[in-house]
Amino acid sequence: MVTQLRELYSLLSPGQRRRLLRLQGLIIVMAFAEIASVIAIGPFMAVVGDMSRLQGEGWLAQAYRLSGFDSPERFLSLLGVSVLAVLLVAAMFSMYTTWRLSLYGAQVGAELSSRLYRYYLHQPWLFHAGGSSSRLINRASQEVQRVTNRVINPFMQLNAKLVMVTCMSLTIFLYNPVVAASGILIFIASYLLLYKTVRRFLISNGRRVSRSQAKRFKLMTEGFGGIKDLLLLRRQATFTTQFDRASQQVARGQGVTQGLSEAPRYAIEMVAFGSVILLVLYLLNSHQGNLGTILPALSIYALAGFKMLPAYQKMYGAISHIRGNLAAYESIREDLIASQAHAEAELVGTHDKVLPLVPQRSIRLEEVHFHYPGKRVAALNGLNLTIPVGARVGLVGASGSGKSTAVDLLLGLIQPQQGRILVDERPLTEETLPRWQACIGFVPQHIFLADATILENVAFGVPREEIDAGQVEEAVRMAQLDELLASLPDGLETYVGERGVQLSGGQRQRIGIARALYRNAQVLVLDEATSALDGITEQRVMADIAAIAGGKTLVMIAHRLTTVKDCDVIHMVDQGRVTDSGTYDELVARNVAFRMMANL
Ligand SMILES: Nc1ncnc2c1ncn2[C@@H]1O[C@H](COP(=O)(O)OP(=O)(O)OP(=O)(O)O)[C@@H](O)[C@H]1O
Repeated sequence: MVTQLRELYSLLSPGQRRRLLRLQGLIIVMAFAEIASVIAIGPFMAVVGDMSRLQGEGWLAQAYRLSGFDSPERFLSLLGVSVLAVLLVAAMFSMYTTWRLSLYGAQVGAELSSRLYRYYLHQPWLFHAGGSSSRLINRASQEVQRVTNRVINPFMQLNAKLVMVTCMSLTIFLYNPVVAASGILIFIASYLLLYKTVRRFLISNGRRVSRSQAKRFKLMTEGFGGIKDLLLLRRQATFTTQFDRASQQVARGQGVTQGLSEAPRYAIEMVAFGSVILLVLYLLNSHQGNLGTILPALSIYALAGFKMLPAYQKMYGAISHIRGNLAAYESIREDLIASQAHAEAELVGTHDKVLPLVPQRSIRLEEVHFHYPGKRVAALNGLNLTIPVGARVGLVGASGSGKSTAVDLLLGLIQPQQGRILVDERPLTEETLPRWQACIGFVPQHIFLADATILENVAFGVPREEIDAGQVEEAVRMAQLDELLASLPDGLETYVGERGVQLSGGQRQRIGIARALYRNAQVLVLDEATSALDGITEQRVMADIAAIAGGKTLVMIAHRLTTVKDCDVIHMVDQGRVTDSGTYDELVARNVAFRMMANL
């Protein structure tokens, strides 16, 4: 547990560590304030137990004379008020420190969550293509929250109470070593015994909660993502049953950890009462039954116990929570470590601010090989492809032949494991990649639409105040969306619903096309972009794309050969390489496979 906490500390940013150090100072001052409030009760009780202390030579008698009060009772009232004042200052200080501690924990949690989100958003395409988004969402939200509320916050409490208990123990130890040592030993031994008993259980419980939590997120993402199929197939029960089970496991796990951290309080209260009785008997015995002389010591011990007992309980509770939820930290540990290195590195700048690398002659994929991790067969196997600038290039081939992978390479989303991508015969490098990407417009097969307006979806990712409405209108017109917009009362300001549920497949695709056009890209890449459009709309959209593409380079993947009929060159892709290239008519004339694809 200590190792993980130290590691978590090392993951804090320098600013967070500085704040922690300042808080540590506050914690120490708080401990002294608490001690002062405990000690302050002593003189008051001494006078209550024996008024004659105000006569003679003791320091209380001197203070009485200096105060100028004419009766011991009024001096006693002054003492009482002073004790209360010290208690009040200590309580206010403790409240302030506790508030700062909670705020600190919450801030660290929020920063960790932002760090993970930023890190995930900057990961390459393969990271996302190979993983599941629900897992990332779960980690950046739920698991970070668990780490915040059940590891960092309890640790801050533990830290504060530990300092207080240590200082308080030292003080009462100086007051009477035998009594203090026995009391402290009794409490520590009781808590240690309890902790040892439940430790293993807390660990396995924490892991179970992590697993069930991840499962819940997966079920939510899959359930809502595939809602249409679920409704039609009426398979909701499969999901709800699993969700119920996972929720029960999370609830049970968290409840058990909570219970195990609270339950010992009652056992320890018994120990405390027993100890008080023992203490009274011991003091009476050692002071020959004189209640007046034991009253100050008894009050100090009682008040110290009154402060320390909840502190012990808090410490035990904090340790149980940390132990029971360290699994959440373990599940995000690697990403947090990686995100720290990432946070220190300079983040990739937005493409909107770089000078686009506009090709003048050609774009070429030369002998490229690409193998997805964990796959037996390579997706691309020495693929050669030349895209002359200003040409319309079609990519056709059976499903799984490698067309989308070739396009991903062209877009710079993945890098070839062998071979090169050349823009005007110059290989793409890490420096030129952002500039190359800035001149490409991409329309994917499945267009993601945010739960925002059409305007914001066309200018996806551009801050609202920076959107060029004129450019959006132009893009929308070119993508043949003006008819749809005219039928909507709010026009460009119409909300499309999450993932564009309020639009037809064709309308969604046209928004995707408008999005690519908004960037005024010089190279347009369309991956099955018009597959959801009906024949007539497709022809209109393609004619428009052809018109606006005048001078632009166009690369399109299509299953329907009519889409690529007018291309200057069509490349046939099979098993990760180009097997034939030519115009539509040339391929129809000489290639049997192409003829079959064209249903001729
Ligand atoms: N993210 C991925 N992880 C692992 N393998 C993948 C991934 N994406 C594609 N593949 C594999 O790479 C091969 C080529 O896939 P690719 O998507 O490039 O084909 P495609 O020609 O575009 O197919 P389609 O026309 O069906 O879209 C396939 O065998 C596929 O299973």
